[in-house]
Amino acid sequence: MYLAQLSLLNFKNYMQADLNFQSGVTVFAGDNGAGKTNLLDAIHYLSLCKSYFNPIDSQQILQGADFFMVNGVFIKEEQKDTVACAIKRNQKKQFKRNKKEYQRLADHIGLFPLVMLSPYDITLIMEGSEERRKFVDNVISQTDHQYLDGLILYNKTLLNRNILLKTIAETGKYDPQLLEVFDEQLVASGNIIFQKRKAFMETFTEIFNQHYQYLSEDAERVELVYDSQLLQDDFAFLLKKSTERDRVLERTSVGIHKDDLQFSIHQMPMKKFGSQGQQKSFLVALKLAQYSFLYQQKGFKPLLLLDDIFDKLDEKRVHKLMQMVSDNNFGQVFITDTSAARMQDIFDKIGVEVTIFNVHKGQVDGPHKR
Ligand SMILES: Nc1ncnc2c1ncn2[C@@H]1O[C@H](COP(=O)(O)OP(=O)(O)OP(=O)(O)O)[C@@H](O)[C@H]1O
Repeated sequence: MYLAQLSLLNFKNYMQADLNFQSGVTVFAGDNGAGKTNLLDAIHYLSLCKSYFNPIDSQQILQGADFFMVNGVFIKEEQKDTVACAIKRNQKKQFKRNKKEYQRLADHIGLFPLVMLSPYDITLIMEGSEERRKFVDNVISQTDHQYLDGLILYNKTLLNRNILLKTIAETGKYDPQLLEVFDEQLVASGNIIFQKRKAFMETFTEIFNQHYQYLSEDAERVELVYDSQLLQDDFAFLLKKSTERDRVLERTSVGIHKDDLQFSIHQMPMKKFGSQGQQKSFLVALKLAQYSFLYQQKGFKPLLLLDDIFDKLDEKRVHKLMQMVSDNNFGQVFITDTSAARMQDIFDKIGVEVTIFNVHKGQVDGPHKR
């Protein structure tokens, strides 16, 4: 599967852009702030119906305009699919495939799988557990619709249970049966998510380890561990046990919304003990594992978007990474970098042909085949 065309109208710093791509490696090169990452984000919209960086759609509209449009053409085997996303200020997002509008955006997720790696991903290591859950959810959702539906249901029920806990605290009126209704719903969807996360992590961890070892040439030992309260005990039992505490806290204190991933290096937390290069390598391995997992599950190659990834990686690791992504196991890869010459040099050494687009203040010049 690959993206053959991309058209932008009023998207971030682009008034208009029309680009044609081929499978293989494509580079967007240009100065800081030129709009390279914005091109990757437009591609992210086509695949996952949203920005990778900013959840507020209207903020992606070119300043001064009142709508944006991103259109793309994907080629999968012999099939050609057009995908169109339009955002107007204060209006519902319009998302179409082959001119037919989706009623549920969730139905689009997974059709054109994609993996993005960007400097922003450091939040996965540095920030709270929510970022890491989002990562897991993103990967599984692209391969399993039941998971996404279960997650949506769980989050809705959780919200309602928390509202009820607040109302109980405010009014002093406690109806245990009403709470039990929410508990049952929460346990049903929560258990499905838990089982799927657990199974996913078993496969994923192994793939992750292989990628990290390859990248670092076994230089260090890292670990990725799934952490959930539900690994200790049955969810229904835990929820019942925490009723009194939840009433005091006015929110639900147990469940899969507390799950986390632990990242460690030589058995110490990656956040505190990993060097910047080791942290970056960890993130690269995580995303390459995501790629391999999606490929395994889907049976075709996802898009790989590498945003500004050379910072902090030593030359050896950069070389290994580029060699890896340009071999046959990867399909279409988009890379951004400030230097076209550096990219050219790296790919010349590997002996791989790349297509380079030069980006300058919201204008794209190319393709230049090298
Ligand atoms: N809604 C918007 N309207 C107009 N311009 C925008 C909008 N959103 C972002 N921009 C502009 O887009 C530019 C950033 O583009 P982008 O992040 O793609 O740069 P980049 O080429 O990847 O740079 P770097 O090398 O620094 O990562 C900034 O100049 C920013 O002001």
